[in-house]
Amino acid sequence: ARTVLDRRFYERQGVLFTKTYPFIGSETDVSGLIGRNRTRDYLYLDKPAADFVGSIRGFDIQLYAVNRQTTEVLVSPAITGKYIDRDTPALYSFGQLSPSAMTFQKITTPHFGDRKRNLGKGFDQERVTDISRRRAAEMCAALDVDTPLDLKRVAGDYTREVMGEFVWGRDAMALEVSYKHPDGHVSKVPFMFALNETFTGLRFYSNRFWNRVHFPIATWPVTREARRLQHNIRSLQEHLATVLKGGPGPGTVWEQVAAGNTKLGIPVEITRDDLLTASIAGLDTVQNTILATLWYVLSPENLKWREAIATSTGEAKDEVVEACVSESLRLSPPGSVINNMVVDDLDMEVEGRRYLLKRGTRVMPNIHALHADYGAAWEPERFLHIEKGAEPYVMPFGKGRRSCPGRNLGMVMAKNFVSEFVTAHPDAQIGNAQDKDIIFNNLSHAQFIAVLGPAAAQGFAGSCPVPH
Ligand code: HEM
Repeated sequence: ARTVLDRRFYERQGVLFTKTYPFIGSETDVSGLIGRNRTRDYLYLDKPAADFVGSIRGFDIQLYAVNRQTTEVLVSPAITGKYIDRDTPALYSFGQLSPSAMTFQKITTPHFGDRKRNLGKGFDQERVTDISRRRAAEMCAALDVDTPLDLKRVAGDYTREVMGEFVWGRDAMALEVSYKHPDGHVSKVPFMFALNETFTGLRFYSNRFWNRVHFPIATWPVTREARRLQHNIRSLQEHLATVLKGGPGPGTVWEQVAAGNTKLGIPVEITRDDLLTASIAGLDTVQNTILATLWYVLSPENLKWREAIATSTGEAKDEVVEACVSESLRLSPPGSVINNMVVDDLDMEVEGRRYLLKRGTRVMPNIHALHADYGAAWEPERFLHIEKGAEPYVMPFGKGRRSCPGRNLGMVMAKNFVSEFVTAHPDAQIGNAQDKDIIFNNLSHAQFIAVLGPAAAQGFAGSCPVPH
């Protein structure tokens, strides 16, 4: 009843709602999108001009800001952290791994700013550049040119190894933990592998229909998969409790964050959770950024961009690759739903139009809607040689006080892999171009088969070897 009344309350203020059903809200339509590798925020797309589009998520009203003016109000420092703050269903998903990590906490949580700063201090740009450049070069040189390549797996291995070494150091990332595999058997596997698999597993599990209708169901041990995930969460947390008693590797994010947090008397569980978040936040996001960019760059119609990357050097190369990655982040932002909630009744104004947002309403900028203003064509030139102030209005990393502290790291990692791959394999072809719904984001099942070497030069006529 509250949901229905709230919906009427917002409709009277001019908010347009997507189709919703009693009890299950908009989830039927969301399922249709997910089947086509799109995320829930595509729901707004056919709506006429508006400041907000509404939908029902769980038992809450969720309002999407779908234009720049409304977004600017929501992310302004006067509002973020005071009237609107983090309250995310992700807490029932991968948040089970690190519930006290900053990404699930409100800005008003004690030491929030200190923790974000300490993490920022650990994010040494030069170090991540060295690690990612070395690993990208090694991996791209070792790729098998005789058989079609599962690029999703390669990009996943790359991001996991780079993030593992960067956050924990080589020794700690290679330590083994007990891990329950999908077939139920338990064995010892490297820590970063168990972490990556559990993180991705939790995200996909929480995205099942009923877990989207009532988020806490995702944490109930009612299915074999839920029990397996819980087992692995416990195992990872116990492992880290022991690891954190030891000494951090020199130069690691672990060293910086532990030193800064300890000085402020921040409990070790919080340090553990912030480090866990730092280890996983750049896995699927960077993997999908790489896949989206390479898909566009290797598409035959974008040959000039592939040639520009392969033949340029130094700063010019960096600029071209950066433009290609930025444009791919515009069209395929990996995580496009920022989950915030109104924490105190908010009376706001967008160009003279007044809205009263009630406490408990979910509200967020719709990254896709903002990015879609620039059209559906992949055109990296829009990010090349732009004058200050004329940049496209994009926000794949969020905006304002809650925005992504790993933005530069993510860009460096993605750019180094794309650059290395295209330079080492300028003739690479896409092997599964005939597949439907190829869109890469954190919840996509799309595959990417690449063909290198002589088979690529002859044109690839085989079918996709990876089961869909
Ligand atoms: C291409 C890669 C990445 C993308 C697209 C991305 C995107 C995002 C987005 C959209 C948010 C939410 C921002 C908001 O609420 O306004 C976020 C938050 C966050 N990201 Fe990233 N991210 C990426 C890489 C990384 C990396 C590499 C790290 C760390 C190593 C990282 C750490 C975080 C953290 C800790 C937060 C939470 C910040 C807060 O709650 O205040 N991200 N990211």
